[in-house]
Amino acid sequence: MKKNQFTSISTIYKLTLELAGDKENEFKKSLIYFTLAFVSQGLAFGMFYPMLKSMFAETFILSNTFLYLGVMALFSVISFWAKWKGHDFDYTGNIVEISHDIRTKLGVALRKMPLEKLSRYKTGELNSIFSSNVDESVLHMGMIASMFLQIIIVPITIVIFTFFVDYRLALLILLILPFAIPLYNWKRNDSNKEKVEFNKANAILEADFIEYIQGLPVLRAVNKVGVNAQNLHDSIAHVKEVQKEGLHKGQIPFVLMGILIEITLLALVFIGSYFILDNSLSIITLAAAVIVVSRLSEPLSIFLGVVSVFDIMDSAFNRIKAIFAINPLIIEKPYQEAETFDITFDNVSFAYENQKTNALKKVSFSMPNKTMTAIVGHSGCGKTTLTKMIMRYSDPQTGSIKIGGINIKNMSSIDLMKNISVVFQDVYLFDDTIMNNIRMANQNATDKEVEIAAQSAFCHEFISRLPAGYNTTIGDIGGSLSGGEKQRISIARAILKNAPIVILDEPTAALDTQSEVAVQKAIDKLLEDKTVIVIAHRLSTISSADNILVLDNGEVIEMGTHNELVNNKDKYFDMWSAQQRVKEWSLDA
Ligand SMILES: Nc1ncnc2c1ncn2[C@@H]1O[C@H](COP(=O)(O)OP(=O)(O)OP(=O)(O)O)[C@@H](O)[C@H]1O
Repeated sequence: MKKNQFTSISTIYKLTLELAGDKENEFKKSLIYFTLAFVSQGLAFGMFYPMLKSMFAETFILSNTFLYLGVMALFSVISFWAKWKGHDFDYTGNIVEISHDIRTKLGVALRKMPLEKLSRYKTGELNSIFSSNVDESVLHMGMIASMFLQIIIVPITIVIFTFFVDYRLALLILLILPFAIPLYNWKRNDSNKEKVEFNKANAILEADFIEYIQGLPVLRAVNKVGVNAQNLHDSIAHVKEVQKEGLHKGQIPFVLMGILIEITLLALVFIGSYFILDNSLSIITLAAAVIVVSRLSEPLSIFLGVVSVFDIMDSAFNRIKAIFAINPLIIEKPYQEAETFDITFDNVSFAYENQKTNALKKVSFSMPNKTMTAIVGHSGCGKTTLTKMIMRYSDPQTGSIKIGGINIKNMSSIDLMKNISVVFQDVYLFDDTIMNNIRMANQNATDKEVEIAAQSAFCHEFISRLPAGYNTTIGDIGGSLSGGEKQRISIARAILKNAPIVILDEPTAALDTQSEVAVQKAIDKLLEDKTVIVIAHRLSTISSADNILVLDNGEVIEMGTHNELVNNKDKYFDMWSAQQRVKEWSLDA
């Protein structure tokens, strides 16, 4: 939508219909009721002219006055009834269902969103879209429709009525009312910017808050609680500034709109008096016109209020639509499933979005079924990126990745991921029982099968010592599990999943020697008969790998077995020698 322009009824109509989705027909019905309500309201105001005229006629006829009063009352009753029916849309649960539908669709969109795109959103940002932005988009949709119809229909009906009574007064109103439009545009310009700014500021605040809470233990440990809270302080202060500025700027058009209504009335009285002196207008008609025009103050003040509501909805819905607009990765035809589990990278180049340099450059290699390939290289050379590509984190810009001879683009995400187990350095355990945390790898597994997997991962013993054994919840004891224990639970998951391909992101790197031995035993069990790809920092852990890839700035610069690479006396040999020297120094010390 273009900024700085009058938000037309069609813009608001389109936005609300888009939001209504399946409830479009119910929503249109409520609009018809509102139209009827405001036409009736305008007609009821218009009845002031004949009613006052009959009251002050030379020959006063009570029945005539009552007739006009009765018609006025009838229009008012119709207006109240139609408004009531119009608001049915809000009160019969439609709004709740629309919010629910949007949240469900957001859930589906997130599930299908390429992980690369997902990783661009901060948790707090997504949280604010799921909760507040959905409410802000939907909760006011009934109200905005009725407000907008009111500000359009009531003044139009009043002007038409006034034309029949005295066209000069109607022209006068018509001359002054359009001044409301620049005020509206002014308010809209500021309001739109403010709402977009506010939503952004709010999302940053939520993200910073979540990050601060998550990082609090680390910050406390390094005694930097106050220093690192600076981001949070800044985002809280920014929200305050945006709100303050919005309130300040928003006030001026409101004050001017009040002045405009006063000017209309004064002009009416001034010019009307001139017509009375001229004998071309009766005092009664002018009095009726003043009463009727003073009734315009309500729709005119709503006129500006509607801007803020519309901008809240518009800005919130745009943030939701941005998520809907992200295309899921396409599964290309023919859909296929892998039957063997060798992996081939053929000339794969990949750059992260908005990055100038490629994280992977023309990477080609093959991993035969049930072999182990290790990836080594300095920090940032592309090791994690390479493993993420096997899970179709994103599609490479060039080249292809195949499992069992089938391009992973031809596999559904479920078919692809059922073949892959991943063990990361950072283990995420859900706030559920240990039993369920392991079982999530295979929902059909029995308790016994979970236990067997836990035994194979060498974690049965410590789980049995917990207060409720396998039924202990992570929330209760999460903090008391050691890194090695958490790691073994994640390996038990992988063992239970029993996928033919295993990706390991050096899970023992952060562990002490005792935990490392236990985790290594668990890993050996997990890797039996699997195609394994392992990221390794300590070369001693992968010297038995069938193939070792040495990456440098996204390129494979060496490839071979440990012995071959050592004999090559190149980059791998340098890394190996450096690590050997460090080992010797530590033994000497
Ligand atoms: N989500 C991302 N967006 C943009 N660039 C990224 C993203 N993730 C990684 N990179 C960049 O891609 C390059 C390769 O990163 P990658 O994480 O694959 O390296 P790595 O070898 O696994 O590093 P480490 O050993 O430190 O984990 C780096 O330059 C990194 O900054």
